[in-house]
Amino acid sequence: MSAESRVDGGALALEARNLRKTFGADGVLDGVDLDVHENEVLLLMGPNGTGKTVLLSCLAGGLEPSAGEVRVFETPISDDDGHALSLLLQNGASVDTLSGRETAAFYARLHPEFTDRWRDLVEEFGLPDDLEKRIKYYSEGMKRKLELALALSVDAPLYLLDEPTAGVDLSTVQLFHRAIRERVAAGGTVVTTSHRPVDADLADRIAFVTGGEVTAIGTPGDLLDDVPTVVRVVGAGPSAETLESHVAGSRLFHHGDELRGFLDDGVVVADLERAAAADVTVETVEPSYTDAFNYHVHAGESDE
Ligand SMILES: Nc1ncnc2c1ncn2[C@@H]1O[C@H](COP(=O)(O)OP(=O)(O)OP(=O)(O)O)[C@@H](O)[C@H]1O
Repeated sequence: MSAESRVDGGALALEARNLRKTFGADGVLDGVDLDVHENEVLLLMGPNGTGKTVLLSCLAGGLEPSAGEVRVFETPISDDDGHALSLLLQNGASVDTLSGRETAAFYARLHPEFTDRWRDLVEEFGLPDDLEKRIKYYSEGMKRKLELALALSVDAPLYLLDEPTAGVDLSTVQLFHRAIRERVAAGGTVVTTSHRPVDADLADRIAFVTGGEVTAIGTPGDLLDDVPTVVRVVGAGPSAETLESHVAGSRLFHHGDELRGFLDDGVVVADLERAAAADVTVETVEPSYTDAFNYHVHAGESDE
């Protein structure tokens, strides 16, 4: 099935309606609406502390929302008997005093649909020699390998994965992508969070979560297309402040050693060049996922 038909295609694996979550006086989710289609990969991206883990936990039924509703395959999540989904939380499967193999045995008893697939996955991820080691001696990347292997070993129609690629090297990211795609090829649906642009390669759609809401959602291509003309500034130095008054939202974003911003309608590169010192380079560039993140997550902030 093509990515496009998966995204547009009929049935919903997951629906969240007006989901709210507060901790005491602190509001985290402020009315999240989300539809996840069967057999798609939805990537949630957003700033640190914005509520992606809280959202995943509410979607999984592990955390009670303060208001709103979650339905998994048309059934309220509270009625699910544990068969509908597999959840990977950060460090959720790790018990320091157990070995990797004991952790797998422990996990097998927890989930009714657990399979032996983890044996192949730990092999693919290059972990088999570490299975007798205690988890407390695992590096962060090793823990992620074991935890993802365990989460994908569950034969569930829906996988909710919190930052599976955090702290793993780039080759391992590709192995993780392959393992996740195998579950999708087998009919699975995936909702995953990440801060890594490379994970956009995996996504049929990306949802940007910020300020307790989904502020933009679409295919990676559509979200890149929505980004206004990106302007790249090198060597701005003290003129950065002056240049900021010429870009959308009066804000330039650090991008390594350079700055990037978005051109407002009617503003052209020559306007910035005139405002900059003579040795400053100003040019337009194709938007990257980091630009898309800055635009969809931060664009409205200066208007608040
Ligand atoms: N059990 C809890 N009690 C009180 N506050 C909580 C609880 N769990 C999460 N929070 C708060 O909810 C907010 C969102 O946290 P969450 O972990 O969902 O963010 P996140 O978007 O996943 O962040 P990151 O990208 O850094 O992992 C934070 O302010 C956090 O302190």
